[in-house]
Amino acid sequence: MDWLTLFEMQEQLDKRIQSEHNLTGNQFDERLLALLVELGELANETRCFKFWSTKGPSAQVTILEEYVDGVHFLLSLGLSLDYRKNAFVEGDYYLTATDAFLDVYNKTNVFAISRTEQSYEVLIGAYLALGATLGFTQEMIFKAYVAKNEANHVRQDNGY
Ligand SMILES: O=c1ccn([C@H]2C[C@H](O)[C@@H](COP(=O)(O)OP(=O)(O)OP(=O)(O)O)O2)c(=O)[nH]1
Repeated sequence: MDWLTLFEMQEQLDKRIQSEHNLTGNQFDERLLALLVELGELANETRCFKFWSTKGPSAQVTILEEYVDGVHFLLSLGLSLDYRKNAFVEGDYYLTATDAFLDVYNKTNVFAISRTEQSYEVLIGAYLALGATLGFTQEMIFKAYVAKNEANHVRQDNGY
């Protein structure tokens, strides 16, 4: 995965949103909360934890769209701390999607408190392993990110 391209695209989008919404500062806390919300939305689409229901998950394309919203906020958080890297190591394989979500939530909180580059890399690694658990290759993730980044620009064009 070409991470430097992803960071570059995210930086352009974030700068544009900051300028169009007259924002100062780096919105670290808001981006963090947005990531946690996106994780919840993603888990809801997978329905992996809904042992009380027989209804199946959303289509893979819908789940992938939610997944790349999280990639946006992860990149944004890295940029706000100047943690830009060209490679990340995928974390260990998870047995279930529920295990994966709980671990990503924990690693998000560790990162939120420590804000170290190491905790950021561990979090990205866990998010990639979550993606693999959900059946996404890095190529699928990259393509879906590029498409949603473009959609986010179109939204700004239309005064979102
Ligand atoms: O500074 C920012 C702010 C937002 N985004 C992106 C991330 C994500 O891809 C999208 C926000 O998520 P979503 O598409 O779910 O937007 P929403 O406003 O929550 O949508 P809805 O009201 O339809 O749920 O905007 C950024 O990349 N940078």
